[in-house]
Amino acid sequence: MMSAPELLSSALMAARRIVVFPSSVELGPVLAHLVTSRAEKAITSRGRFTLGLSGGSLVSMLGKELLALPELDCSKWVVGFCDERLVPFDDPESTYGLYKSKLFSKVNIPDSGILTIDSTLSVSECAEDYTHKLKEAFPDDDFPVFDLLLLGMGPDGHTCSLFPDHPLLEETKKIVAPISDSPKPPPQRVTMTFPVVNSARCVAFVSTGGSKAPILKEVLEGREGPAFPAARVVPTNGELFWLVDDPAAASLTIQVERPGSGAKL
Ligand SMILES: O=C1O[C@H](COP(=O)(O)O)[C@@H](O)[C@H](O)[C@H]1O
Repeated sequence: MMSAPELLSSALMAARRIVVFPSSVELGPVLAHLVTSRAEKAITSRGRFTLGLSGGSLVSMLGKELLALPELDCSKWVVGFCDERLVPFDDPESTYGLYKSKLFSKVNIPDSGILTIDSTLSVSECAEDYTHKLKEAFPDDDFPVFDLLLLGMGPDGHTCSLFPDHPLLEETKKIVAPISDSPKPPPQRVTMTFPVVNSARCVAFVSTGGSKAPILKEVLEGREGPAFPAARVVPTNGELFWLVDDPAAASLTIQVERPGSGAKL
């Protein structure tokens, strides 16, 4: 018979879908469909679609795949950022700057629908300012409930700007936190906290490339001791997807889904 923690863990695993594609070529369109299908559902139910974006490798893939859709209407989208690096918008490390050039400037998201993180402020003021913007955008929620959060994972298992063994992993009250000692440059960042990430209606990790294989195995198949940040993403009432390619999934031994072409999630 399974113990209570084992039962809980197996229930959580059941809610998690690990979907493996041969490469980003097949993964990309399914990601775009996940975004538009959750957008349609959210707009039908609540009149708007709230999307949280991550930086890194996701930016180019998302820009390319969304722009390839024939009739993308983002007029009812509200877009926030899962984290941001405190650098000028024209710095190649700026997540906002990259999305602006690769996506925002080419689609019809209203300016008022982009919850920009003001990187000209000090890191603590910046976190306060973004907290204020999120509270205004989600007045009814203790922790903002995004319709969809798109996350990446670094080779150390970090997600958002939540890094292994950092005190921010234990944050339970703030919705946004400043970080001044990020082990991955640039050192100053702001990040959503786990209570926000785990409040989302749907969370999708996108992880591609062989460099992610060792950490993906650790995160998805478990290890003794404190869980990696990415492994702590377990939405309380939401869906959790891991969209990965074959090189990233190379070391996995757990059961995964391998959808055929034209798959929809
Ligand atoms: O620093 C960051 O890294 C993670 C992972 O990026 P990836 O390039 O390895 O996919 C990203 O999700 C996060 O937004 C970013 O600030």
